[in-house]
Amino acid sequence: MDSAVDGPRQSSARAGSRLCTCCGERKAALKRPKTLEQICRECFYIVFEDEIHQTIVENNLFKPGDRVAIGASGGKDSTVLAYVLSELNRRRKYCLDLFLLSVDEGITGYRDDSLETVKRNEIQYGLPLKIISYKDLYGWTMDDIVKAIGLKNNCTFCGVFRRQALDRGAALLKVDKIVTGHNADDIAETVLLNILRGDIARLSRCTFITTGEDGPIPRCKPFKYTYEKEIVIYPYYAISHIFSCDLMLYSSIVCIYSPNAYRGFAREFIKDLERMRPRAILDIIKSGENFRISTTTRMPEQGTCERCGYISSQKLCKACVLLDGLNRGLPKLGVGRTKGVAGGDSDCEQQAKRPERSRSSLQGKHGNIDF
Ligand SMILES: Nc1ncnc2c1ncn2[C@@H]1O[C@H](COP(=O)(O)OP(=O)(O)OP(=O)(O)O)[C@@H](O)[C@H]1O
Repeated sequence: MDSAVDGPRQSSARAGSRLCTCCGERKAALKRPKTLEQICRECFYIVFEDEIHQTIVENNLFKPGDRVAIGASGGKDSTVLAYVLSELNRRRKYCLDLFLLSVDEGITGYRDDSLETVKRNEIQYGLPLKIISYKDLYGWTMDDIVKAIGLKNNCTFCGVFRRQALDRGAALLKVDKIVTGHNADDIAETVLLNILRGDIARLSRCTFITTGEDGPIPRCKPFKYTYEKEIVIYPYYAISHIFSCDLMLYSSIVCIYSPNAYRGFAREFIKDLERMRPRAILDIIKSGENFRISTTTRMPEQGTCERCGYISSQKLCKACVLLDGLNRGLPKLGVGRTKGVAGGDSDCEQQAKRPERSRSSLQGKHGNIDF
């Protein structure tokens, strides 16, 4: 019997007449992707949420009264996160003030579509929604940026700008924490990528469940140990709940500008390992957690950007360097391998100068640049 990855219907059929290993009473409906246990619908629903609750409690992710922004992209992970967190908040009495925070990168045909999901979630879960856009923050949409730089390095802009945009949105909402839908697969993939790139600074912190505690707004990942496959099937097994159908309506459109082939290989490699041994994902995370950085390795020193005040290990933060390049008609400035963690780069080709765009509001203090 395979795990539930082919879809709930097939796996239910295969689960056949065995009893649930959890309750021992009901018929097993699926094989849990994470543990390969045969389990019934009801128990899957319960263990899925219980494990997330345990992760939250054991890692002291929140305290009563915290204002928490859920980074809501409209994709599967953050849509399920918004639902589960609002349910746990209600049932387990976390006493949190929850908000949805979305960044509109300005990608026509992608983000505009997924933001519709977030707007539905705002109504369904009764959570206030704040949308913050690259256009307003930086004067550029990702559509504009791709026109300027092409499809090769656009993900660098998007990643750097999004980290900062989330911090700025969170500051506007005056929240104490941001939570994101990064799941166990994402984290294992990032461990592997940081090893492959020899990025020791990121390797040392990419498995932290909470990051940015030295900055103004910490971020945490309640799905750190949650498998992507279980997030995908959870809405199908979320029994007798009025939102379960809506939960399946998350946007599954893939970003039109993200070929990101290297990450794609790492992802495929992890999926292959998982097929052979589901624990592989948890073991990669565990290995990442146990890496110890040699005391002789030079680590970047955290400071703040001279221009905008955002946390940075260089004089200017990466977002300011990238924005400078865009505004000066040199979009490749600051893209690529940098000394330390963020900084200058030499591979920019000389391009025709463009008139400087209005230097958008990169002022004020913002949070961490770590994700
Ligand atoms: N545009 C955005 N606005 C707000 N939060 C975002 C946005 N993009 C990503 N995030 C946050 O970062 C997490 C990881 O994003 P990533 O782009 O890796 O997508 P993903 O793994 O497909 O997640 P999802 O299924 O939620 O889109 C998301 O779950 C979400 O919490």
